[in-house]
Amino acid sequence: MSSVVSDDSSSTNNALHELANSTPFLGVKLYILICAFLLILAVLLLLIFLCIRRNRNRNRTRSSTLTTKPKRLAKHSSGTIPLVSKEIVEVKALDLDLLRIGDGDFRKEEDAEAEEIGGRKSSEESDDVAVVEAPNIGWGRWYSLEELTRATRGFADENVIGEGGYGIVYRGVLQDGSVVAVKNLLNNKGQAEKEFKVEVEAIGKAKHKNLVGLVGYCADGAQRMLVYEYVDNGNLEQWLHGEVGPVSPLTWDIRMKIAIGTAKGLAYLHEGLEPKVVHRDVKSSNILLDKRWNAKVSDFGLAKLLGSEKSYVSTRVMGTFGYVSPEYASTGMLNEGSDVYSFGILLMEIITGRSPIDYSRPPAEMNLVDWFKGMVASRRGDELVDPLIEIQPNPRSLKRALLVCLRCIDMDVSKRPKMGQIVHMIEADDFPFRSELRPTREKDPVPPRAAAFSSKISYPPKHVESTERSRRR
Ligand SMILES: Nc1ncnc2c1ncn2[C@@H]1O[C@H](COP(=O)(O)OP(=O)(O)OP(=O)(O)O)[C@@H](O)[C@H]1O
Repeated sequence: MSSVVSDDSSSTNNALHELANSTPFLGVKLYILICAFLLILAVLLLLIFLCIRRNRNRNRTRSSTLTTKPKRLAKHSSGTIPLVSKEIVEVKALDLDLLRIGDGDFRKEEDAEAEEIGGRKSSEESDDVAVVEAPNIGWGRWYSLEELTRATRGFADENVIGEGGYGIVYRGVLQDGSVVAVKNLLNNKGQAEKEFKVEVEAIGKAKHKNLVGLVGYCADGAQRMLVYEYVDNGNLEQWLHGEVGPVSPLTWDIRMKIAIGTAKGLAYLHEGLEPKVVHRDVKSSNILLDKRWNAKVSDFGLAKLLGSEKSYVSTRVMGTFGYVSPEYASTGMLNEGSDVYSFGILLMEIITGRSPIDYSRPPAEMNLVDWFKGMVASRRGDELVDPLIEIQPNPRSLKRALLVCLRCIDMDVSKRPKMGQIVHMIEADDFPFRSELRPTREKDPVPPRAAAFSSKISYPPKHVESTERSRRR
């Protein structure tokens, strides 16, 4: 027994001795090496544990951002520094799904429109929706209400640029000195939210020199504001129909430059984006001009998105009296061809200086389309030119423009040219206009297409609401 005890104690002594021995590793004692190894292992395990915990937390935050961000925005838009970065980063796949307007979203929009007709939600309900949807924006900059209040000097009257159906537009100067236009959307029973969402979805990420750039937004409680690049030379309507004296500053060449710029902006919406954007409210007051007469298409509040798999979307008829295409007015079926029609009317307006509907004129001239076609048919195209244009256009250029007008308003929407083609048609020098403009028979003064048009359409389409009325309803 005692020999067993003495064996045990001697082996323990041996082990301790071994531990106390120096190792070949820098002469460090074995027990120190073991302790160091255990310490490193413990530290590694701790690090792995911390990493796992951090990742788990990050995932949790990411998935909750989609629903909590709106509240954050609303909370911090009172002017304090936002928790989230003001620069909204590139849209991630998840956000894109939420932004994309495909079939489902169209249905959602149509439902929303049906709701509007059948009885609107209370504004409180709409605001709730807004809180969930506003932050699914994947572009631009978020502005606090305080920032925009400062920029517009408290939304002062002297900074008002204009007022549309959806709100008042102010000129503002941001802290960095950049000039912007701030549209303060009327909180008209959820309409502000709708316009806000539509504009943001339609042009938030679109960038083109002939589209007014949307640089950011503000969402504070029920308040919605859109911040645009400032365009410093008024709108086309003011230049065409305002008091400009006996000679219009808009020469023929300037007018064609404006027409081409507008066509390029619309071509980008129709042909350069997926889903394509149908503007739905192409008209002279929505064409802004800079000091060099560059045209910038604005006001996307009525825009609709159209996926490539769809040839049209059916929707409630909206737009502005005189510009809405007949097929859309009568069926509610909308595609980019409707914008082409409106562009045709706009081009007529640019050429003639006349409004699409002008009740102050003799009955035969009240309707621009009818008067225009009659004049072309009777070969009096040169009399169509705005008398305020001092230097007459060269006949080739005029004929080209007249032909583009007629083609844009073709009754058959599929025969209307695409906006991209229109750009080339107006620009091209060798456009084959002669034979197409000439009436086919002497006896028949109205070109076949024009004749078909005038026999089928009655203007104004009775059930088309004017923008102002329909928007403010
Ligand atoms: N980015 C901008 N820069 C300069 N002026 C602007 C800008 N955006 C709008 N405006 C001016 O503000 C006015 C109101 O614009 P808004 O788009 O709200 O309405 P509208 O197009 O005139 O009318 P509606 O919306 O009823 O069709 C316009 O006359 C336009 O000249």
